[in-house]
Amino acid sequence: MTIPASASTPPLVVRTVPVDLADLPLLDLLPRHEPVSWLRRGEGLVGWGVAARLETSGPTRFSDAVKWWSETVARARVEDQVAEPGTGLVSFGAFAFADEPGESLLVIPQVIVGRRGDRTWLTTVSVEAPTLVPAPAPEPPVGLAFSDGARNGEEWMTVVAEAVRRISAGDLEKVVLARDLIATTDEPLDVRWPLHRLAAQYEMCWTFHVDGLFGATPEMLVRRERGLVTSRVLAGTIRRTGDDERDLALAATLARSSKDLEEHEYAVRSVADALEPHCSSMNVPEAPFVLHLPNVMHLATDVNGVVHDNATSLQLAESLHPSAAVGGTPTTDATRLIAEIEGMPRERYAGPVGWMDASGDGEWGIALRSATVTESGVRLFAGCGIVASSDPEAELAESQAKFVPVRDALGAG
Ligand SMILES: C=C(O[C@H]1C=CC=C(C(=O)O)[C@@H]1O)C(=O)O
Repeated sequence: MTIPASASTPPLVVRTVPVDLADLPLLDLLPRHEPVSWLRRGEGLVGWGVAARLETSGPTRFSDAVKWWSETVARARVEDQVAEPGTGLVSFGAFAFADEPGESLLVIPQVIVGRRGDRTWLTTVSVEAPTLVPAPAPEPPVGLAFSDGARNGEEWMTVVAEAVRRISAGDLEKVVLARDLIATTDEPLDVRWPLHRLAAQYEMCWTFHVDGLFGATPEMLVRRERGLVTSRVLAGTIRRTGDDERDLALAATLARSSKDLEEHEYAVRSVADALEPHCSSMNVPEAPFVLHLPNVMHLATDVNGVVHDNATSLQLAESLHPSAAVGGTPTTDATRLIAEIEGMPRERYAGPVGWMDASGDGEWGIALRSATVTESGVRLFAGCGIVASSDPEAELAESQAKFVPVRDALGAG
């Protein structure tokens, strides 16, 4: 359903008020029907219901969304008693990785509850304020079973080997190749089940759900807040063993690994180059730090800048997408190679997912450690950056480790 912001549709009536929910986790409020979420360490936004929605696709998907949003914002009647980033009119979005295939969307929920520090607020969009009480808890998936996606492990390794061959031949420098894994369930999945588990397990990540796309991403493509812009760039990975001492030694190995540092440098460069035209000053650290997650460790760099133009967070996300953390270097050669050899439609995997408010402030993560809800279950995704020195077997193991967050979150144990 697309509700255009035309003169004939009534303007949205938006009201944000402070609420006192004590320590009630925002996820506990989510009903089963039409939930959206963007949460990290208990803070962020949850919402439900649909006040308005735009669906779009193709090369103009970002500009279509930017236009629809500015028209919708211009016509809305807003009373905002909180005035923080994420209050007033807010939309959630998920964008396809490539021009095709895949639908992209912005959705404005009817009810949004947000939390930032010790402030909690309720936003209603053209509906009466609901009573905020915990929803019935979700049930685990029934009859969960996993099977290969478009390619099995062996086949995917041959694709990685082909990419290494092309890189060694000088066709390009880096490409990120992904694979999928299919989970089937006997009954439709209640997406709140994995969301609760991801939020509890992956506190460092942003736990999201928009229109059937869910996950816990460690990678912030762009956050814009009151003129400041931040991007958390990740590339370069090592699996954790579960033994703290060994993991510390592995973290040191990762920080010195020339293969991973090379892979990381491409990603940081692509982000810094894309942000530069929008920023009057920028800070790009010279060396990455190691981000520890429960399943893997990543080389990470936080790039910061001061925005000097009026680019909204979504326009910045468009400029940054696809970074070399999910595409490659040079971008056009890498995306062409992905389309040629990956053998799998990414749809919204590795695309921007997040939210934006009426001022254009917002947060857009990269939809990684993610999955999409299908009619019969779930499709999970994982990708790995390939450079000349990549080893297909090691990349396959890395992709398995990247499936772990969603795979485990689906389980009942
Ligand atoms: C493409 C993914 O991860 C990216 C982000 C961090 C580390 C990556 C890597 O080391 O290959 C990838 O660039 C994924 O999780 O599907």
